[in-house]
Amino acid sequence: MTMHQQSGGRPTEAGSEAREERRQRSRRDVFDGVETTELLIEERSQPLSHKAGRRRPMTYPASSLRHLAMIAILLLFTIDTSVEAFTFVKPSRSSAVHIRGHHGITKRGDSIRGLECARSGRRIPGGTRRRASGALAMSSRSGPPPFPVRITVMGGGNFGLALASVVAKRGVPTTLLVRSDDVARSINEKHRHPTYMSDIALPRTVRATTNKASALGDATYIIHAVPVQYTRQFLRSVAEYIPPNVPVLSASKGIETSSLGFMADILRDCLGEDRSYAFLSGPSFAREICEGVATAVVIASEDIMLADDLAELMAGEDFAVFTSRDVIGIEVGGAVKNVIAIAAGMCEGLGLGTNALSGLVTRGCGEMRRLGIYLGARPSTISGLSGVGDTFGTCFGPLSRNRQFGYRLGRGETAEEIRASMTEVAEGVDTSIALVKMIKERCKGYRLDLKYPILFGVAEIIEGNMKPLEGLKGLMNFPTRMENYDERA
Ligand SMILES: NC(=O)c1ccc[n+]([C@@H]2O[C@H](COP(=O)([O-])OP(=O)(O)OC[C@H]3O[C@@H](n4cnc5c(N)ncnc54)[C@H](O)[C@@H]3O)[C@@H](O)[C@H]2O)c1
Ligand SMILES: O=P(O)(O)OC[C@H](O)CO
Repeated sequence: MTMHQQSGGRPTEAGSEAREERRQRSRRDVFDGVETTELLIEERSQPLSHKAGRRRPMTYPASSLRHLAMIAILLLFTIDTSVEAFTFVKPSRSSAVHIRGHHGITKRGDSIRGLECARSGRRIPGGTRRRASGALAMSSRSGPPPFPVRITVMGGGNFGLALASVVAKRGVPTTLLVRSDDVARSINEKHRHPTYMSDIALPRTVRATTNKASALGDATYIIHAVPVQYTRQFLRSVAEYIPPNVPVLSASKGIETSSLGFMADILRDCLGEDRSYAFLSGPSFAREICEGVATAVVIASEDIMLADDLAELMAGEDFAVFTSRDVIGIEVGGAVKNVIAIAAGMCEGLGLGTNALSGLVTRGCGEMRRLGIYLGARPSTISGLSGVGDTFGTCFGPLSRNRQFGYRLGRGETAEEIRASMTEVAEGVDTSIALVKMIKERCKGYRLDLKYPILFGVAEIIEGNMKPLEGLKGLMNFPTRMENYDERA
């Protein structure tokens, strides 16, 4: 019951003060959609004539409804889904060349940011209120002087370019470590990659080099965007140049075929256990990011301060960043969605309809959920941006390489033929084989092939043991069973 209802619709003095206080608070932070909405609802539930002491029927002018609808859309990008401790970071309107954090500079566990959160009242995971204030506010906070941020992005493919653009647009000195002098020259002189998204101009402040020592030696954060299957070999070649304690943010999605490990495992193997790692995932096509199309991602880390720092650093007007502690959930979603996208592409290649596609993708998400829960992920991470969200983007959007790979399989080409003609990586292909091996190795249970029919079926088709149509018939002829993925495999 609201305060007005308690007082029979007549506002009390205390109620007016409380409302005024709330109004001021919500004006201070226009991005706090929850409070703004609460305020509007409260105001709308107030008789319009309360100042005159008379009650009039409540009215909802069309403009107010439009306003509410706009706020609801904003909420999609701003609400703190407290169940998973996701936190939207308000885009800063200034460039961020400095950020205060403990990574690489002060010792691990420094409580500066915790204190700042407490002071600024922002919500920290776990429920306490805090407010993301953006780079300008960050650099004007009291406390020890901030340190200059320099980012190095490893991997000059589509996603490396996209993430370099994101941070460079925020005013952060950004170096792209590439493998070829020609690519470096093209980026430095023409501000374009010669082959990947060559129609898109990169921010002029992105500098490219092939020199590992100069690129990595003074980086304060490193972003890794090298495809999973090349990662181990690549990291071995650069490990000696990466200073201790510098955190690494991985943006690669998949499972390594040789070790059956996720990116978190490979990074720890190659760059050590002591460093902090974070993982970026979610529906985020490189081209759309470079074109400035609104994108929402999640950054997960066991070290939530690192996730917070990176989110503050990267969030911008067209790039929303949520945070999470659920690294395994993020990694399972990122790996499995590419395999589901291959299945979705096959479905389209076979000329099947929307019913089949929707059923397949939904059942695929169920397999993702079953595996995620088994490996320790939170179910709500699987239903979030990095799980179901990325699956939607990859299965239904036109840009996905994995979906295109599946489409060509459905049209009758073999995996080898498609691979040979592709210049970009479809991570789901190798990950599909690795996933099945990993499930057999790590998930104890009877008839795992029946518990993960789509994941097992895609691997069989990629390996050439089954045709796409046979795989689909197999799925349709499954024995009747519960629509339930909640139990452990
Ligand atoms: N492209 C996207 O839209 C997108 C979005 C989100 C995540 N990702 C993920 O980012 C990661 C990188 O994908 P991408 O799209 O940038 O790749 P890409 O297909 O655009 O480019 C391939 C990359 O692999 C590198 N490469 C090729 N052979 C190599 C080798 N032997 N050693 C080291 N590097 C080698 C190339 O230099 C290039 O950087 C993948 O895990 C992908 O799933 C991509
Ligand atoms: O083009 P894909 O299939 O590798 O997908 C790219 C991204 O993972 C989409 O979020």
